[in-house]
Amino acid sequence: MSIEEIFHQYLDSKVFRDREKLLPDYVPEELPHRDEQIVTLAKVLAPALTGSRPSNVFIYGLTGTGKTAVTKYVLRKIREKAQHKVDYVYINCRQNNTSYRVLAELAKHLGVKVPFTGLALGEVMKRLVQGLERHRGIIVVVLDEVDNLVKRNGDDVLYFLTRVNEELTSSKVSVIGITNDLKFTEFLDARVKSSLGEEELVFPPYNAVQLEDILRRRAREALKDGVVDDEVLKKVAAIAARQNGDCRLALDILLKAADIADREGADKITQVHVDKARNEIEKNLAVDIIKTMPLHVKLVLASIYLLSRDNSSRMITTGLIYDKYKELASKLGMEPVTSRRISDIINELDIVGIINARVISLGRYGRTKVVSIGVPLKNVEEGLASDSILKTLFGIG
Ligand SMILES: Nc1ncnc2c1ncn2[C@@H]1O[C@H](COP(=O)(O)OP(=O)(O)OP(=O)(O)O)[C@@H](O)[C@H]1O
Repeated sequence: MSIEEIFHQYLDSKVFRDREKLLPDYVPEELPHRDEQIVTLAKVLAPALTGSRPSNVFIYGLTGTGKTAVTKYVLRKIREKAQHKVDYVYINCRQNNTSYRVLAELAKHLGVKVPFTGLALGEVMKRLVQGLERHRGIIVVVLDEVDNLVKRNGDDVLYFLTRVNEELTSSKVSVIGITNDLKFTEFLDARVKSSLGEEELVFPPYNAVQLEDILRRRAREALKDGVVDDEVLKKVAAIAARQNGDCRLALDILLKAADIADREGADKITQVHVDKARNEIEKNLAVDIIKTMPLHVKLVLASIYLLSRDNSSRMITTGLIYDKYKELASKLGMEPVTSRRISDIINELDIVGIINARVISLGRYGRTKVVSIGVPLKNVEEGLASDSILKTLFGIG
């Protein structure tokens, strides 16, 4: 296909009306099945309309439950309606995962000059206090995926932001912390924890019927009429409902299926397109999970991988895995972890679906766990091969 033909096909899409509307960052004009959360958050933030400081809010919910979308939606509405100066800053703490970077983002928003790196945190905070004071209004700081920041850098930023009002006279700061991992609150100072949690909001997962409804509305905006049938939407919704009711995943699959259909020049998205999209996403997911595993977990997985690859007929027992793991660890000159830890790692790998483990009885020899790889071997290979140590040592990839 020539480049002209590719562009022509894209411009002449039979599938898309407005592809943007399926992208994860787009916040639609309506967010069905989140009325309760929208109303609660609106009530908490409403004091901002008349210039009072709203309570800080802590928002928790699994991934893809609409936390970010609802927060941005309500804040936009408040900003439109407010008689006083109300502003908000959205900072994603996965992308900005150090205290310095989070504060520098806030500084940028306030027009405060802070170099990209190099100042002491205390100095950045001092400049921020001046910037906030000049702002003369209410400013809501949204820290999305805040667990990433706290786990790496502690709670300095949260401490600063929840205390800074004591130093301000003409501005007020509120914080909204969003997370899908409640465990991080263990890392918080008790005072920070209680001020961040002045109000708490929980976002439950969507069910299949709700997801189908959301998909239908997003599809109406993004796709041409008649391109996607109800059965197809039902299928996508059912897949995402099984994965903790994750709306992000539902939209991801629909977008990918639409892209595949579009590239094929089809005028309808079929179940086959959905299957292809799902395979592609699952493959990426497995590879990503493996890439970010700690080294010893990768080594255990590499042991299972090598045992499956080289000895496909043999049952892979915990004992065999431990022997193989010790062999690999010694080649690397590393101290092996205990067999008990290996058992835990095997359970962890089982839970995320990278391997399947089941216990079998060996009659009078007792019981053992038998393991098999739960995703295509080539995905495991790709994930492990991205680790330079594993790649060179074992010739994987
Ligand atoms: N009720 C809804 N109606 C329409 N789209 C929605 C709804 N809820 C979520 N979405 C969409 O689903 C995607 C994921 O939502 P969002 O980013 O708000 O989830 P989240 O809970 O913040 O997840 P994460 O923890 O992964 O950031 C976004 O594209 C968002 O627009």
